[in-house]
Amino acid sequence: MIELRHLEKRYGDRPAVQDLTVTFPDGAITALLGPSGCGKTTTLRMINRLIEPSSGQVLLNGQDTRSVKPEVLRRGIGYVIQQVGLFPHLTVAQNVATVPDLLGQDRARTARRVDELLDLVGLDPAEFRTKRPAQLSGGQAQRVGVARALAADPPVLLMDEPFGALDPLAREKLQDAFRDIQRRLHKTVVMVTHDIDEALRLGDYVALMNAGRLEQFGPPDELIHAPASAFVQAFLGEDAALRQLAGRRIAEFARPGAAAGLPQVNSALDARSALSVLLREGADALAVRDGEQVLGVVGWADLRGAPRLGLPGTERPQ
Ligand SMILES: Nc1ncnc2c1ncn2[C@@H]1O[C@H](COP(=O)(O)OP(=O)(O)OP(=O)(O)O)[C@@H](O)[C@H]1O
Repeated sequence: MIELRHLEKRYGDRPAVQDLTVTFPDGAITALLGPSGCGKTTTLRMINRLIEPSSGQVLLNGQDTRSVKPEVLRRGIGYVIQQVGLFPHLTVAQNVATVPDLLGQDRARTARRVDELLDLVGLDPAEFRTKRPAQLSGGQAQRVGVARALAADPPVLLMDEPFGALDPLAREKLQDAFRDIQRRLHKTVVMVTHDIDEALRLGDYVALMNAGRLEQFGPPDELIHAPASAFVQAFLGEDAALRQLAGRRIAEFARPGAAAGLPQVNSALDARSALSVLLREGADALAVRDGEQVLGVVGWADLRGAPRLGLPGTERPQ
């Protein structure tokens, strides 16, 4: 758990972050969202002490981070940035192994771990292990960056616009891959983004900032359906609810129910397309199917609320 208490950063007498009090829950992705210059990156970097706060506290599992040496602190905190920062003269495997090597971990174990991680981020180890960063596409390099940040198995992962430099298709693929990774690893993730769709798609929680201050913290549907201010409402936009649906699989909304006679949709379909099917068919509900098996049903009301996540593989952390 990462607790920020009255956190402030001033440059001269200009505040970049002001009186920020918020808790980022364990095992969940919190998207730090807001317009350019609102203090997102400054906030993120105060967590791993790349930037020292002017005042206030950062508590990591209850411990004030000021009482921990920055280099020790950072061993427990993975960090992924937009321009990956891979070492050009090292191979992919050596890049991923940077931190385990620094920590003097057993070589054979590290080599196995590198392969596991490459696999996890969707890169075939046999093909990519020996490549150099210059031989990778932007998306592949970003995957290596994520693998590297996970190499020391840190409980906390800070990500600053991790998918920002990618074209939309590559970004979406990597977002999906990251969501799948997180389902298995349950890291405590804080991810800076100015992309509303990305925040709604990946965030279990969204912390929306404006001019150095927190406007609202909560699950995406809370910000959408109960905006705390006119700013939140305006920032997310009128079609935020629809856009959130576009980033979610319909399986996440399914609940047990009688499926006989209902139009059927595939569980991998995005929820917005499923809504179109509901409209087109003039039905009250849909049956969500995975192959031959019916997973559950989804009605109008289900799509208005938060994903139910009652089905295996779609849990959201508490
Ligand atoms: N080293 C610095 N010296 C002076 N001002 C700074 C410094 N770093 C950041 N700022 C200012 O602090 C404010 C917050 O910057 P920050 O980078 O945290 O914003 P951001 O929300 O991450 O923006 P973006 O989305 O554009 O990256 C901005 O007004 C910025 O100009």
